Amino acid sequence: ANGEKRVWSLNSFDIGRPLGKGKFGNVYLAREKTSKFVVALKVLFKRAVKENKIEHQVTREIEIQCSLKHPNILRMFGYFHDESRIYMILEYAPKGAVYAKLLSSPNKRFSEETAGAYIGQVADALQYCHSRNIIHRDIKPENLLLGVNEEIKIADFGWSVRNQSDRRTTLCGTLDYLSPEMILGETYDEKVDLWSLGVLCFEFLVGKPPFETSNSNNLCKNISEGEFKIPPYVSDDAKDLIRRLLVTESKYRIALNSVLKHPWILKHRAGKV
Ligand SMILES: CS(=O)(=O)NCc1cccc(-c2cn3c(Cl)cnc3c(Nc3ccc(N4CCOCC4)cc3)n2)c1
Repeated sequence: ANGEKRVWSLNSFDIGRPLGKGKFGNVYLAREKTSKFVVALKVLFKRAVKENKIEHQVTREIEIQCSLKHPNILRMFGYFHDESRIYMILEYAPKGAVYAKLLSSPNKRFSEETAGAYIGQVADALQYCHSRNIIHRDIKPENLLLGVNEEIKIADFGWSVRNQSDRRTTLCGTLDYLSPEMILGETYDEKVDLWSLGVLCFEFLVGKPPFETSNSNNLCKNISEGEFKIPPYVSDDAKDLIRRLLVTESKYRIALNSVLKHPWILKHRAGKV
């Protein structure tokens, strides 16, 4: 009512099926009892948060995601906690996780049309974040969901930060998406998201990330040297954009507003104006 912050609790919701399992807790379908509004409820166990020393990450994820309002960023409507768990009230993404769709696609890769539309939407959302001095830092298929019209919803701002900062917490999960400057532990800025956008574009079109190798120390070497090969079936326009994003020297990476005007993106933008 009249905009003051509502105080939520678990009995405000009917809890539905689990949507997916996360590292620190699960995500459930839920419906707010009075409005019948369907949401996703992300539940984190306080013990797991403490044990992994990610309290600051969780508070930052909540603070940042509650403040962002963009069609390609998953909304967070609020949060609450009880003695053992933290609950995040999130927008429900009815078409599931992008990585699941990627795995179930023919040859485990997207068409140029699908990939182009998705990359354009991620670039739009990143431009919005960067204009608010927010770096996502963890753009990868696992953190992308799909809305009712198959539009991209960037989720999981657990790794996002406000403007420049050095990374304190050890990274978990895949290193495939890490930029050279992050791998080398140097200071970095929002251009790390441009590198990840390049890795994402490659993985959407090829079905695997560009620097993937069998053993991991080669992975870091390949990333810092920026050595990758793009298969011949990828269009010249897409190759051009990938090459302008996967530039090891961050200051030479193509800027987001140029990405949004790139021929390959313009060709596949839904509802070209
Ligand atoms: C392989 S998978 O896609 O089934 N599950 C992977 C997975 C892991 C962690 C979190 C989620 C997740 C989080 N969500 C948030 Cl946060 C909001 N909406 C969703 C959200 N929505 C969602 C919507 C539909 C489906 N279906 C669609 C029909 O086919 C089966 C999956 C799954 C998740 N999912 C999904």
